[in-house]
Amino acid sequence: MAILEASHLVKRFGAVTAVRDLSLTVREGEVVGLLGPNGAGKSTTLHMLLGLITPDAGGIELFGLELARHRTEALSQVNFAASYVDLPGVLRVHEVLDVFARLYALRRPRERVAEVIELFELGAIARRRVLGLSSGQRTRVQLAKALLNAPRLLVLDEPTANLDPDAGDRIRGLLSRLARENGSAMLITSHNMREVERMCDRIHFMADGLVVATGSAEELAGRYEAEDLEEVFLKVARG
Ligand SMILES: Nc1ncnc2c1ncn2[C@@H]1O[C@H](COP(=O)(O)OP(=O)(O)OP(=O)(O)O)[C@@H](O)[C@H]1O
Repeated sequence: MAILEASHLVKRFGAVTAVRDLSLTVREGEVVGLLGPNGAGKSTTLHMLLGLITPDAGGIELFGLELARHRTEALSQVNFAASYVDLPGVLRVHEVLDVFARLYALRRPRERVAEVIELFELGAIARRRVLGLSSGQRTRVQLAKALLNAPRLLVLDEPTANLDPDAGDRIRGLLSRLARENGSAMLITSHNMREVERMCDRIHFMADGLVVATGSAEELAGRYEAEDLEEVFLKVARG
């Protein structure tokens, strides 16, 4: 079943067409990568899929519901994390999670907050203010917040940007485990090709506002006669 179906999306910012005629799907339980060079239109695409900005043309269906007409219901089953979205710095980690648990109107907010604190090993920093956390710790808090409502679709914009290799590796392992155990679908942007090879079942390659290639890392490597995804990326990006 398609968790997400976007068809023929267009988004312009003045004279710039950031996304032109973009279609993509994410199926149940799938981890899908959205790749492409800087300025290809990845973040703009994610922001349309999350209802943060409105497409100039095209349609978005989440769980079979048209986003434009069933916004609240569709988005209640989605969550998002990105390194560029700040958390309220003066709050303590557990307070941030409490606030979001209530915003999401969870039925058992306290229990769920305790669960994600354990899942992301946040116990030792739960009483610390967000302001003083390292970027790796902040990423874990961001992801814990994004998992609070047990989303059927988790959208991650460069989830491991700013992380050292060890922290990045731990987060990738945790996300892969979550996808396997919970069956939640994920849509991920990343500039780390090894990360995408490791995590993603399928990849949509974007260039200049369009999806120019779709397939698994192996399929794409075969199609582009490339050693690996890094080489595919260079071939796609350089036309
Ligand atoms: N709010 C905006 N106003 C004007 N132009 C914008 C806006 N948002 C994005 N753009 C432009 O749209 C194009 C696509 O940007 P977008 O951020 O979606 O690319 P991206 O693929 O996410 O890039 P990166 O890999 O650098 O994050 C770029 O040319 C960008 O300058």
